[in-house]
Amino acid sequence: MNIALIAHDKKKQDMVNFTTAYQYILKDHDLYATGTTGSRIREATGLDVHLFQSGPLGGDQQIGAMIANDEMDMVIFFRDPLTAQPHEPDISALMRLCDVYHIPLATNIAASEIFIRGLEKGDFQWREIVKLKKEQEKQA
Ligand SMILES: O=C(CO)COP(=O)(O)O
Repeated sequence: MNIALIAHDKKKQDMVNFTTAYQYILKDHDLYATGTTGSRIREATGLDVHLFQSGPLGGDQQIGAMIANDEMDMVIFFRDPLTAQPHEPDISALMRLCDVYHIPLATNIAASEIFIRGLEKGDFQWREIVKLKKEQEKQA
């Protein structure tokens, strides 16, 4: 599964703690992150994370592009609801695309805990079926 990991500045330590705690699950997946979040995760856990641009420089949009291509299976986004972000439109666009493409999106640590446990149990296998079906449709 392709998983996006994103955290606003005040939530980055939470993301480091989260990915450290669950690296035994995350290591079996392909991880993508906005620049600064991804660097922090790499540094703390040694996980292999593909880094996009930093969020304010287009990272949210790059993840959005993967969603639009149906290449992202889950988005874990620790948002900071108490701080204004200069790239708020990009953040809204990313969340909107998750809704357009029915991509599981967790926007806080409490929901993310449930996602990650579901991931461990195979609750998101349906994404593989969706992708396989799309692939078959393309070839037909
Ligand atoms: O701003 C972000 C998401 O909207 C996160 O970007 P960084 O991981 O580069 O800080």
